[in-house]
Amino acid sequence: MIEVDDLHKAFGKVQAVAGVSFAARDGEITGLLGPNGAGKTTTLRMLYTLMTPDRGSVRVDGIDAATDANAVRRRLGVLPDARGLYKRLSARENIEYFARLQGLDAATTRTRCDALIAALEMADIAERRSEGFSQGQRVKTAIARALVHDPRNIILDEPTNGLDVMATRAMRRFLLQLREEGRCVLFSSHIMQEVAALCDRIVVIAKGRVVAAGTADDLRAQTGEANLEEAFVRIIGSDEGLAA
Ligand SMILES: Nc1ncnc2c1ncn2[C@@H]1O[C@H](COP(=O)(O)OP(=O)(O)OP(=O)(O)O)[C@@H](O)[C@H]1O
Repeated sequence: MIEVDDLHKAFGKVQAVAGVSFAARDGEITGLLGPNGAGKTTTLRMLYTLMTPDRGSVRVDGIDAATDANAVRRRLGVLPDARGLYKRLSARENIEYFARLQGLDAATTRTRCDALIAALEMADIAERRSEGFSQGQRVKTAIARALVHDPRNIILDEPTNGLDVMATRAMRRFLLQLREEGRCVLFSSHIMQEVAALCDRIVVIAKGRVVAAGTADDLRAQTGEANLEEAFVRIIGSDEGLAA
């Protein structure tokens, strides 16, 4: 469970996040949807304790990020916007390295690595050095690395960015599997169709504020639009983010 209350963050004169509140529940996929520059990445960075909010609070499984950031980090698996792999290491070694950082013993590391390599269908690249990996291969490795310590809460910043149709479908299946396992899954996207296809709940963010939140049906009802695409256009006041 991730709870965010009244988050604010400014960079000089740019108010990137200006009062964002929402909750992402266990066993659900929550989508943070908004056009480019809406404040999604900045919100997520505050959630996973990379940035300190100017104001507001973040709680993960009831733990306040401001008072116990380490406990919050242990409960989170994060796919950040910068995927940054160690290019001299193989995919498996990248994952194992994170397992060691998380304090996992050798046997658990082996079991978790094998399970993630199978679940993400990356057996063919597991022993290859990650230098030269395609975008999809990099994302898979970064996700496996993020999940190696079996976190209950998973945050993914634009997980399908740069992926082809097949890889996007595989990613969706994987996120649904995480939901089936009862985890709390929160991801950001600027593509409405992406969010509509996957999410139990949608938090629409524009200009650093939450402008609507609820299920796809709620958003349609709130705007009086039968079509979610029209609802989204009405909510954010433009057709940005409707890339197919
Ligand atoms: N480190 C930074 N320094 C200065 N400005 C920043 C910084 N990070 C974000 N911003 C600004 O804050 C605003 C929100 O950016 P953010 O990256 O959070 O948006 P986003 O919704 O993730 O957008 P996108 O979909 O394009 O990734 C933008 O105007 C951006 O230029």
